[in-house]
Amino acid sequence: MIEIDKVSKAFSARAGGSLFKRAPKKTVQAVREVSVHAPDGRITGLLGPNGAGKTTTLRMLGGLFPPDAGRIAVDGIPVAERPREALARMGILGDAHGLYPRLSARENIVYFGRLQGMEADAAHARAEELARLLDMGAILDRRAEGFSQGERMKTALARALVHDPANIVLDEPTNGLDVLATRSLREALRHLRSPEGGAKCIVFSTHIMQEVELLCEHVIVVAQGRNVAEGTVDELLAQAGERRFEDAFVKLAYGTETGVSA
Ligand SMILES: Nc1ncnc2c1ncn2[C@@H]1O[C@H](COP(=O)(O)OP(=O)(O)OP(=O)(O)O)[C@@H](O)[C@H]1O
Repeated sequence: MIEIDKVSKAFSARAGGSLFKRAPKKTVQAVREVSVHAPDGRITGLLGPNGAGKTTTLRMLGGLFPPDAGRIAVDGIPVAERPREALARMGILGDAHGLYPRLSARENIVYFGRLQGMEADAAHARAEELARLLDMGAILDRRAEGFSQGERMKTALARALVHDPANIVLDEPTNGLDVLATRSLREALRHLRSPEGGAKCIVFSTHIMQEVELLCEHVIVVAQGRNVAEGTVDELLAQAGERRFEDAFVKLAYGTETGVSA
C-alpha cells in the first residue's frame, strides 16, 4: 500500500539571462499538496498533462529527494525516516531504464537481485519466472546493447520486480512502446494486480487516457501540480458530465472543454 499525503515540492530554476547579465533564480512549484492513496490489488493511475507534477511526485516516492511538505509511506513505512526499508518494498520503473549494455538481460536482472540481497539461485530462478511472465525468452541471453525500446522496458521491469516487491511504481511505462509491447505490459500488470499474481499495489503515471481507461480501477487526475479529480473512469465521466473520457479529462485538467484555462 502506498500513501502519499499532501506532498509539495518547489524547485529553483534559473530563468534565461543574457551574455552579460546573470539571470535571477525563479521558483517552480512542481507539486502542491498532491495525495495518492493506492491500496494492494489495485492499479492506480496518475493521469496528467505534461508538466503536471507526476514524475516529481514519483521521484519523491522513490526517495530521490524529500518533499518540502507532506508525508509518504509504503506499507506503513515512512520514506523520509526509513528510506532503505521503504525502497525494499517497491519495484520502481523510472523514465531512464539505465541497463548495463554489456550484460545480458538475464545478467542485468540477476545482478539487481543480488544488489537487493537475494541468493544467486533465487535470483536466477526469479529471472526465469519473470522472463516467462514478460515473454522475454528470445532476449534473455542477449546483451542489452542494441535492445529495442520494448526490450529495454521489459528488462528494466523484470529488474525492478526481481525481489518480488509488494508495490510497483511505473513512470510513463508505455512511452515509446508499440501496440504489441503495450498490450503485453498491460497483461503483465493485470496479472500482478490479481490475487494469483500477488495482489500487488500498482501505481503508474501517464498522460495517455486510453491506458487509464483500459487498466486502472482508480484514477487520480493531476494538473499544475494539484489533484483536480479522482475516482473510477465512470465516476470521472459523471463528474465532468461527459461521455468521452478525453473530453472529461480535458475539462477536469484544464477547466474547460477547449483546453483553455478558465
Ligand atoms: N529539477 C527540476 N528543476 C526545475 N524544475 C523542475 C525540475 N523537475 C521538474 N521541474 C518542473 O516541475 C514541473 C513538473 O514536472 P514533472 O516532470 O514532475 O511533470 P510531469 O507531470 O511528469 O510531466 P511530463 O508528463 O511532461 O513528464 C514542470 O514545470 C517542470 O519543468
